Amino acid sequence: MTNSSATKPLTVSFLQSPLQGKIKVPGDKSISHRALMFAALATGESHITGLLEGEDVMQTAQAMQALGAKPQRIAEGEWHVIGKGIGQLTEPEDVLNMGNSGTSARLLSGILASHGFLSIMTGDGSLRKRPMKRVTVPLSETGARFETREGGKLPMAIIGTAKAKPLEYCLPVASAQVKSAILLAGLNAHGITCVEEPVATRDHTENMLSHFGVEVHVENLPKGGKKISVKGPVTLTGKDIKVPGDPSSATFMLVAAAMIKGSDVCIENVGLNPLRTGAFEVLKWMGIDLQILNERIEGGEPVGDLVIKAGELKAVDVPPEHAPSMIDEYPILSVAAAFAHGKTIFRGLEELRVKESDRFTSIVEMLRGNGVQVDIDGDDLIIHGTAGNIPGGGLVATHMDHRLAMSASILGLVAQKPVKVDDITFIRTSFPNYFPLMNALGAKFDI
Ligand SMILES: O=C(O)C1=C[C@@H](OP(=O)(O)O)[C@@H](O)[C@H](O)C1
Ligand SMILES: C=C(OP(=O)(O)O)C(=O)O
Repeated sequence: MTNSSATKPLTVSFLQSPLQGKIKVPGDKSISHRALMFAALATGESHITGLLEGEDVMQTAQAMQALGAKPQRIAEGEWHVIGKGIGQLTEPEDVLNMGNSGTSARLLSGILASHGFLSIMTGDGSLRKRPMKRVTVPLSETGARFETREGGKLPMAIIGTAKAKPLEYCLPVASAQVKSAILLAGLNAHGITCVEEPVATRDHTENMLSHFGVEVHVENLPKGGKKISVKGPVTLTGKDIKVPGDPSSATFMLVAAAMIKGSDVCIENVGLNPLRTGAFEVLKWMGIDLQILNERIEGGEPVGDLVIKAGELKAVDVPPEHAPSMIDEYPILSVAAAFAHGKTIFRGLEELRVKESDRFTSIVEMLRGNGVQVDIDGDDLIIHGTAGNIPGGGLVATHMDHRLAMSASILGLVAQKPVKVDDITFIRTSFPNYFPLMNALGAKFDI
C-alpha cells in the first residue's frame, strides 16, 4: 500500500461559506508511535485508546509485530498490545518497511541498536531520501553496526548488540527523533545514557517512559535546553495509554477557520503539550481569537478544546528558537502568512529541508506558484502577505508530503483562482479522515 504509485490529484476552488461546527481530530501521531513501541518493549499487556490509525503509525504496528510483540486492534483507535520485554524482541523474518515515516525509522533504529540481531529497514521514495546518519552515527557508539546506502540513506542493515554501551550525546540538531533513538537504545544498555539538547524538543518519549515506570532524570539547562538521562537496563510495565488529539492535525482546521470569513469552529480533546503548541501561540500573535477551554490532564498529557473564530490576520516575526514547538506546522502557517496583512518572517528553518519533502523549498514553490511573493534569506523565509487576496491558479507539487498536500488544499479554499494539488494520497499517513472532517465543517472538497 505504501509504495502504491496511484496518485490522486485535486482541484480546490474558493469557498464562499464559513466553516462551522465541532469536531475531534485523530490521535497524536508522535504519541501513537511511542505507545505501540513502548507497549511492545513492556512486560505484560497494554491497552491504548485514541490511537491514530494513519499509515505511518500502522507501519510502526507492523514492525513491532514483525519483532515479536502482539499489537491487536480491538475497535477504532483501541488497541491491545502484548509486550515482549526489554531486550526480548526477536529477529524479523523480512525487511522492515517504515513507509513514509521518519519517526518509525529513527526511533526503531534506537531500539534495534541494543537488540542482538540483524534487521533490514527500508521506506518509501520519500523516506529513502531522508538522512539517517543523525541516528546511525551516535548509535554506532553503542557497538551496533549500521550499513546504509551512500550518504546514510535507507535501505540499511542494523546489526544490533545485546551488550550495548550507554551513550552520552549532545544533539547537534534540534530533533526529538534523534533524542528518542538514543534514549531507547539506552533502555537495554548497562549504565547511564545521557542526552543533552540545546533547545527543548517534544518530550513524549520522556513522559511516556515515566508512565511505563522508567526513572527518567530531566535537568533543565540555563539557556532553555535539557539534559535527559536513564539508567539501563530498565523494565517497562504494561499500561493503559490514552492518546490525545493531534495538535499538528488540528492546526489545519484552525488556520482554515481563521482565514474563512464568518467561521467559528471547535476542536475537542487536542493535545496541549507546551513543546507542541507553538503554532497556537503564533496564531494568537497574528491577532486571531483562539481560546482554549476545558483544560485538563489526560493520560499524563495536557489536553483541551480549541475554539477559533475567523479574523484579520497580521504578519509576525517568528524567532528560530520557536521552531521545535511548531516544526510540522510551517507549511500551513505559511498559508496563513500569505493571507495575512504585512510581511511575515519565519526564522531558522534548516530542519524543514529534511522532512517528507524539502519543505523549505516546497513551501516557496507552493506560494510563488500561486502568486505570493516569497523571499529567502539563508534559512529564513519571508512571506509577503496579500491581505486576503491570494491570486491562486497554480499547481502544487506535494512531493509525497502529507502536510504539503493539506496545506495546498486549504490554500485553494481562500485563493481567487482554483488551486490544483498534484497528489492528495499521502494525507492518509497522518490524517486519514482529513477530507470527511473538513467537509463536516462545510469545506465542500470535491473528492
Ligand atoms: O519525535 C517525533 O515524534 C517527531 C519529531 C519531529 O521530527 P524531528 O525529530 O526530525 O525534528 C517531527 O517533525 C516529527 O513529525 C515527529
Ligand atoms: C515530519 C513528519 O513526520 P516523520 O518525520 O515521522 O515522517 C511530519 O509528520 O510532519
